[in-house]
Amino acid sequence: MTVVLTPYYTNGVQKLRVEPQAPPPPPKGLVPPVHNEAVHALRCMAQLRSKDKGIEKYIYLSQLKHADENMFYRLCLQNMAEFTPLIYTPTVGDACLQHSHIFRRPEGIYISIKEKGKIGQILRNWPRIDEARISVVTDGSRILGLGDLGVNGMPISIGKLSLYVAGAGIRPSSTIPICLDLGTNNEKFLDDPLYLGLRQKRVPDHEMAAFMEEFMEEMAKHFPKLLVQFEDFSTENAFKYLGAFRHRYPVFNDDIQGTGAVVLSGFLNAAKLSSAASGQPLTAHRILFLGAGSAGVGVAMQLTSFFKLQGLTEEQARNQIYLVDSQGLIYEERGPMAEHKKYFARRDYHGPPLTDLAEIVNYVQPTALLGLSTIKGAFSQEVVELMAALNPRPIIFPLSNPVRLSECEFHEAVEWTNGRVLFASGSPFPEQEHEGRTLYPGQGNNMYIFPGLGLGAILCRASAVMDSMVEAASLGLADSLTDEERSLDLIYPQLERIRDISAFIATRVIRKAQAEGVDRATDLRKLSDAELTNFVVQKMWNP
Ligand SMILES: NC(=O)C1=CN([C@@H]2O[C@H](COP(=O)(O)OP(=O)(O)OC[C@H]3O[C@@H](n4cnc5c(N)ncnc54)[C@H](OP(=O)(O)O)[C@@H]3O)[C@@H](O)[C@H]2O)C=CC1
Ligand SMILES: CC(=O)C(=O)O
Ligand SMILES: [Mg+2]
Repeated sequence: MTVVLTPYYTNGVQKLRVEPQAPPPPPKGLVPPVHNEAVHALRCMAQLRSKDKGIEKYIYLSQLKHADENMFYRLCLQNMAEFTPLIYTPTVGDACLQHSHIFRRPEGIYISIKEKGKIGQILRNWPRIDEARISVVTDGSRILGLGDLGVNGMPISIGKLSLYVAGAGIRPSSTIPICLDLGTNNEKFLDDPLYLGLRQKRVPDHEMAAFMEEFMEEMAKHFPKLLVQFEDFSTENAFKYLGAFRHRYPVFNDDIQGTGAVVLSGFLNAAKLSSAASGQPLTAHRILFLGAGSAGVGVAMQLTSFFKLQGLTEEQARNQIYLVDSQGLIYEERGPMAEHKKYFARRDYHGPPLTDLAEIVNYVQPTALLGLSTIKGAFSQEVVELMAALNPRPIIFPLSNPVRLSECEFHEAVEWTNGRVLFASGSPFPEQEHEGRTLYPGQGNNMYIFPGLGLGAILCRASAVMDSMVEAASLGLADSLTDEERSLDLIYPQLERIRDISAFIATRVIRKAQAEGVDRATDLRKLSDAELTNFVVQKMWNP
């Protein structure tokens, strides 16, 4: 797309706004004689499909997005199931690992600790300041399950924002991928001459805290209409900075809140099927988590508040949840533990440490087993068969990303439960044929939530992202299954419908923002539900 630079003034200072301009018709003879968009779309898909490695496809799509954004998003929307694993997990994991090697051109803002004291100057260099609405910010310290990747985390911000555009129709020019460079403890990268980030270890906590304060303050100053999504911060910092900023700025943490919402939604739909088979009420479900980090605890909190909504007391709700970390079952008498685990530490277990997952399953007798541990294969045949012996329809969600870190694979879960499993994974798996039936795996990934949640928060100009808004996104997603999807036992809707789903979620999020009084676009309050949905759909950008 070509652009024009239009002068404008802020506080008497002249600035330049970058505006898109329809390209002039190409001069005769400088394009082939037969060239039209529809055929070119076929050509692009053929070029994409001619590549056999995921990372090659990723590179091709990145260059297509740069060269012809409209074509990229048009094809993405038409081929969601094919594009998502390429621009997002699992391939984005490889793109992050190799970012410094496959880097072609900058995309987004890199801000390093060296810029402390002048972060505002860096932000002012962004060419589309007035249009900025959503930023995905990572410090690269826990990228998917791949650990500390430093500035190689940038593709995660880029990938999530591409899904905001494709999935919720946020204007591409309103998105800002940001990667903060606070050093890295990844020795391999520090020794790599091609590594794009600072060659230093991560800075101490107090330096990071001062940097984050300045960063958020300058973000709010320069981008007053911006919603910030924190992504893939290491566990402790994920909780710390969500807590520090969520009541001061419109910000949410995708790994804690987005994951909590998407898993609650899938759990609800799975639990209905499971309860129908077992005759147990929803509130009788016992949920065992392998992994008690930002995602595990985020999901556990979301489930607890759901159980409370169902009428359980806080104590009863918390009692339905069991967490396991690298030391085994988390219980109070185990000794000192990280702050974020304490709330869920079991008060009713007094024995020796329980570390073997099969033994823990035998003790807990869970109806649902959720994996957010990054431990490939942790749901062994023994564990899955135990779940199948305990439950007519066991709920098994191996949610770790990327796909090679999944706690088990779909075909294993199908085989070991004789096709009875209710399954969702973080990254996609292919469907399976079982005894003449096609079984479909769910993809329990926060990508179903953040586009709609973000769109709703942006459109009503929410001053904060409240828990009730996140919960509304989750329940909205659960309700968005069609009859046909339910008849196939799906627990998440088909990805091809992501735009409809996002509109549905955004509408519910706006209503909750209004109920909480955090909506600044108060004129939306007077719209009926139908008018509000219509407004949301009208606002979506289309390629
Ligand atoms: N599907 C989705 O939408 C999402 C998936 N994820 C995925 O979830 C995974 C975890 O993310 P996150 O919570 O942020 O990461 P964290 O690093 O915060 O947490 C990982 C947790 O796993 C535990 N763990 C590590 N090894 C073992 C082991 N051998 N046995 C049992 N537990 C173990 C850790 O224990 P300890 O505390 O003792 O170190 C920790 O509690 C990642 O793969 C990530 O990609 C994350 C967000 C969204
Ligand atoms: C999906 C996601 O946010 C993660 O794996 O970290
Ligand atoms: Mg994440």
